[in-house]
Amino acid sequence: MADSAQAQKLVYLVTGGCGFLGEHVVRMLLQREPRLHEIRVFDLHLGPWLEDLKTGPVQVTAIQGDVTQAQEVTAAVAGAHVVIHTAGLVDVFGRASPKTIHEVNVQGTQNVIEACVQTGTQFLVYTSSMEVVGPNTKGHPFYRGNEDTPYEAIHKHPYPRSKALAERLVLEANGRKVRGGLPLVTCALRPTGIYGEGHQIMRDFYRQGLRLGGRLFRAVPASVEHGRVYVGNVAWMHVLVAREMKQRAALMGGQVYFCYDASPYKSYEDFNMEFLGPCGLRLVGTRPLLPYWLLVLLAALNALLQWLLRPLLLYAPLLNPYTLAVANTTFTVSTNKAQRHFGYEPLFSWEDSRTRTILWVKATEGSAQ
Ligand SMILES: NC(=O)C1=CN([C@@H]2O[C@H](COP(=O)(O)OP(=O)(O)OC[C@H]3O[C@@H](n4cnc5c(N)ncnc54)[C@H](O)[C@@H]3O)[C@@H](O)[C@H]2O)C=CC1
Ligand SMILES: C[C@H](CCCC(C)(C)O)[C@H]1CC[C@H]2[C@@H]3[C@H](O)CC4=CC(=O)CC[C@]4(C)[C@H]3CC[C@]12C
Repeated sequence: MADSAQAQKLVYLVTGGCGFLGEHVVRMLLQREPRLHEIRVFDLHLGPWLEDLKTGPVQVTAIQGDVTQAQEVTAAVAGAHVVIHTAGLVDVFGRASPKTIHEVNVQGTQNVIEACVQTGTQFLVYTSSMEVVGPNTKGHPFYRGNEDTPYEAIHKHPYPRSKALAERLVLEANGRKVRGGLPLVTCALRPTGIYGEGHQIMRDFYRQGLRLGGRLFRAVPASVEHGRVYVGNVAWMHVLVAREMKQRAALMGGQVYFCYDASPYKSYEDFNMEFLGPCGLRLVGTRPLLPYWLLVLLAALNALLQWLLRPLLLYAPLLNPYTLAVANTTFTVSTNKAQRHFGYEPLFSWEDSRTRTILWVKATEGSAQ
């Protein structure tokens, strides 16, 4: 990418560029990639905020498209130097069918790879997930693990299964010859639970707390650690990988990197309280209010209701057997692979990440205080 003719004229494509993470990647590229000439934002649903970006020096091209449609993907990829593929169906609540999840996450990713090969795009960054590793269905803890930590990954749920398959496709495509004969260079980034401005589930918890008179009820023991990473740092990692992967293709090609920063190790609920607490919510109970067996029963009941009601309506509560298992199993990472391979340091400190997220939660609905 440092070729003199192309040095100032990079074209990036961000699939899923209007999603929670995708929007941060787009904005980060505009702020932190000085060689950017054009950024193509490809998404099923385009956000109105894109219009405001079109007045800047970088050409922002909005493309309404579907990753499951190979010809739409190929048209969007043609002429791009780098593809950052964040588009995906993030569904662990049973809103979409397993078939649709597979089509978007696996076939969509295959379409992106083939488009790179056909059109001669050499660099592909894929947003994978911690979920390709675990937690597994046996509830084994993954405690401060890294990219090389052995772990029995067992995927039964459609979402992690699709992410694992897609990640494998991306990694196996590394080294394939693209049009023109150069090798494709691919990397996969595995965020843990992402939080920050635009995080829908955080908003849902906040609204739920407001409805319950400013209270949330502890469901998960405080001792279960759940890995979290700030969206701005995840976006920054994507930008850095894209920037560095040409110079360090031999080292980085075909590699996976967990996304990490200085966010503290806490349970899912205690971590959320770092933001929801200052917005006036209180987490009731030092231990889970309901015994685990009862939660398992309620989760199973929700799954049954979802199945029974499906012909009539979509019933997709936060609690189901899968989300309960994920929230109840320790999964945290401790690694410096991204720092060693491409010089990553978090752009946002924990204090910044926390403050930004609190301000966003407060701005969404007004505070409960
Ligand atoms: N939210 C999280 O905690 C984590 C997310 N990830 C991954 O990060 C990526 C982004 O996730 P989020 O931003 O959280 O989700 P999101 O749902 O906010 O964003 C996904 C975007 O992809 C778009 N999209 C969905 N289907 C599409 C299709 N067929 N064609 C084109 N665009 C399509 C959506 O319209 C949306 O804008 C996903 O690949 C997800 O698997 C990984 C780890 C954690
Ligand atoms: C919704 C869950 C919390 C509610 C649990 C209850 C009902 C017992 O209070 C969330 C707990 C953990 C979350 C997942 C985790 O952060 C890892 C993820 C990675 C992804 O790639 C996509 C999102 C997710 C699966 C995330 C989804 C929500 C939780 C299950």
